[in-house]
Amino acid sequence: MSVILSGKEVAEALKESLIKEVSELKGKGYTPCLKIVIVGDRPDSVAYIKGALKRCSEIGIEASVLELPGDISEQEFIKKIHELNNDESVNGMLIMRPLPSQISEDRVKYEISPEKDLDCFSPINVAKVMAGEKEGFPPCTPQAVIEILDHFKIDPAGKKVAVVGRSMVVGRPLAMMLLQRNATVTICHSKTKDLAEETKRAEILIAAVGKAKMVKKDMVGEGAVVIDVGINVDENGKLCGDVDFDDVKDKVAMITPVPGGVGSVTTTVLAKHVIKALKQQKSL
Ligand SMILES: NC(=O)C1=CN([C@@H]2O[C@H](COP(=O)(O)OP(=O)(O)OC[C@H]3O[C@@H](n4cnc5c(N)ncnc54)[C@H](OP(=O)(O)O)[C@@H]3O)[C@@H](O)[C@H]2O)C=CC1
Ligand SMILES: Nc1nc(=O)c2c([nH]1)NC[C@@H]1CN(c3ccc(C(=O)N[C@@H](CCC(=O)O)C(=O)O)cc3)C=[N+]21
Repeated sequence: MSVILSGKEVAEALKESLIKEVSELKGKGYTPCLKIVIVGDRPDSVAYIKGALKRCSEIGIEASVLELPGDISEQEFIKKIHELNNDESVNGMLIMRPLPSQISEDRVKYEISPEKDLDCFSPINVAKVMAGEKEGFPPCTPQAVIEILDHFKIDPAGKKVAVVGRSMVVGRPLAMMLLQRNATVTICHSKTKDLAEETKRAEILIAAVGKAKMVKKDMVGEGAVVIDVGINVDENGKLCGDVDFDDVKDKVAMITPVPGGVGSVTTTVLAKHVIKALKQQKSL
């Protein structure tokens, strides 16, 4: 049986330090404020928002949701983003993705103010992640993976790391962040030939695919560290990852569970980013 890397444990430790920071800020008359923007009602976004609101309230962050109709025009949507950019009381925004098809992410990503962009939507923040700069906002989920590795003292430097998935929310920025930490990174995707061969070689395997229990025993190396980013629903309606936990658990050295893994850290990182944004905006 492998070691379970509990995201809950990481989230709790992080939460304690954030609670302290917020109470210090409140003592100085500042309350961090988050606005979540959702267009329509995608169930994965709704699930995330529920967790994020709960986490923010536990930490003392003011958080609310701007719900926009699923058929809102791109122009109207941009107007709302500009309003939030100019709203002094809002320190940070999370725009739920994907946006509906009438709104082009490639056009609207330029509209959010980079100082308020907590989940790396703005190309300015993407560039900062690429360059390995510290003061931007990397996306919350990849940052949650880094927090887990740091907490359990797993240093990716010099290691062979495979990231399966190349989305702009998870796989691609995560690969850059691991490269910044001196890992040797292989990025795999749906066109990768012989995926199992690539993933088996990895000392650290990260799955961010969105396919329930896709990673099986024959795809992991003996003694590997497995980080499962996936949040899926299995045939019984239960939350599960991209990795078949029961199948691989006796072959790998360490593994994150789902639920209770990366997902539980993501919302805490979001809260951390709200605080960071307030501090940068007020030069605290
Ligand atoms: N834990 C958390 O807090 C969060 C979890 N998630 C979860 O992480 C997972 C990934 O999310 P996201 O990145 O947004 O998903 P996307 O659907 O945007 O990207 C999926 C990636 O996986 C690749 N892929 C799909 N099928 C295969 C396959 N058979 N073999 C190899 N690669 C494949 C795709 O390749 P290609 O580019 O070629 O299409 C793509 O790059 C989901 O389960 C999502 O729910 C997401 C955000 C936060
Ligand atoms: N800009 C943007 N960034 C995202 O990160 C993003 C997004 N849009 N759109 C939707 C997807 C999906 N996603 C989820 C994260 C956590 C849970 C989740 O269930 N979290 C549980 C914990 C789950 C666990 O314990 O593993 C919780 O927070 O309590 C679900 C879904 C984020 N996404």
